[in-house]
Amino acid sequence: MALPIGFETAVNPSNIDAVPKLLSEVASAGNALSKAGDASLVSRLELLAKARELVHALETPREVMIQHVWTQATAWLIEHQPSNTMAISFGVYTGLWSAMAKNGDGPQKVSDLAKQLGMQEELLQRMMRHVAASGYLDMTAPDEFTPNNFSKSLSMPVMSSGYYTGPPILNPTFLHAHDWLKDRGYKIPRDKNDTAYQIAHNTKLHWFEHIQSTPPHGQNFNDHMAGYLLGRPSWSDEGFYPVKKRLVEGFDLGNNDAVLLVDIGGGIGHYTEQFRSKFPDAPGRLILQDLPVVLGQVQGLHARIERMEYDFFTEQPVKGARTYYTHFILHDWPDEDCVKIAGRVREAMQPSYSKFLVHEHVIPPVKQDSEQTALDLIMMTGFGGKERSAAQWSDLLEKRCGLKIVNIYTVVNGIESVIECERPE
Ligand SMILES: C[S@@+](CC[C@H](N)C(=O)[O-])C[C@H]1O[C@@H](n2cnc3c(N)ncnc32)[C@H](O)[C@@H]1O
Repeated sequence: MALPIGFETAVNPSNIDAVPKLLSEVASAGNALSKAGDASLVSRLELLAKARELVHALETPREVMIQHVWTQATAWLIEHQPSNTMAISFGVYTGLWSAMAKNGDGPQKVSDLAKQLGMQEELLQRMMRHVAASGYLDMTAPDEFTPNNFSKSLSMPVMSSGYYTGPPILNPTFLHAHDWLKDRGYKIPRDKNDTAYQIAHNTKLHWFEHIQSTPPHGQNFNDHMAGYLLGRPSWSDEGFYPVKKRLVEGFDLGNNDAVLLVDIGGGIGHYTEQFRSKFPDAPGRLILQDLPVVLGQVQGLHARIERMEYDFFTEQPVKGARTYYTHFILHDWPDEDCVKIAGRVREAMQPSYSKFLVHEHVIPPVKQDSEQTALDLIMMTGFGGKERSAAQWSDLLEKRCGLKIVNIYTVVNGIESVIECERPE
């Protein structure tokens, strides 16, 4: 089904045109506060409101979505989900944002929308005014709202899936993390099958097994991973990881079956496709590996990308590939499991030829990014996994797995790095 809007709506600042005016309004409000004195409540609140408007105008809808479903929830969710996330989720689950996007860019009355959605008007009005009061929708007149880039972006599954993943899957885990940690003497989980997730969802299954066995959570999670990726620099971009120099040059052209890239646990293929589209002429086979249930959810993947069902705890069937690549795999697992997964890659690698690219956050010692730290807590409470520092990666990959880290490529703080590993012998 064609979407009424494109992805660019989700990855560009919500209202960049408003920024110059907002900056001068922030400056005037700042001057007013200086004149009135720091204790002036009215002046301070006026400045705060303008500063928030400026932030909302500068943020991209994708950044807001991750803030809601990861960062805010991991930072302060104790007894209830943030009320603005509840109201936004309400709009997602009832089809409100999609209906508004289809209706067009003009002002829309609550009474008309209530009729369109077959819903009580007062319920809709109270939800919508809270979303607007929180800065995520524009109120243009009493009981009349105009879609903005954020609300329009929520009509796309890659964006709305965050609200199908955060509130029902992640948030119950955060709530139960407190009791889980207390019961275990405030120690981090080390067993992937004994985390707050299992308590929250009343299951003995691992996170991945459980979401895949409770549709449509599995599909929503895949879509959410695509939403996370939106607008972020690709590891294969010029100036990030030198694909031509490190992978294409020196590739085994003499063998028709030679494999250029194996994307292990590649989900529905977002990163394999990114690589293929940036290097369409690079020689060699491209293989996407994941569990059968996930590969069954793949849609519209380029014909050149081979799908291979594979459990990464078992022997890697593709031997001597030029590149073994994982994105957001090792962070999902406790160290002991990572040693097994990376060990399977190491066994298959050809020394002096194969590379293992671990595409993960490398947590800096200071000035961590809140998306990294939110994800770290998501990993801790749901998986027994973690986001790792350079020293922790070295300990895991070099000391425990016998690999050699050749280089760590980082394009900017907050974006996952590429840790290039080789097998020494
Ligand atoms: C966090 S997702 C990352 C997906 C993809 N690499 C991305 O970044 O979008 C982790 C992936 O690992 C896969 N996975 C989990 N257990 C696996 C296993 N034992 N063997 C292969 N894949 C597995 C999941 O199905 C899921 O697609």
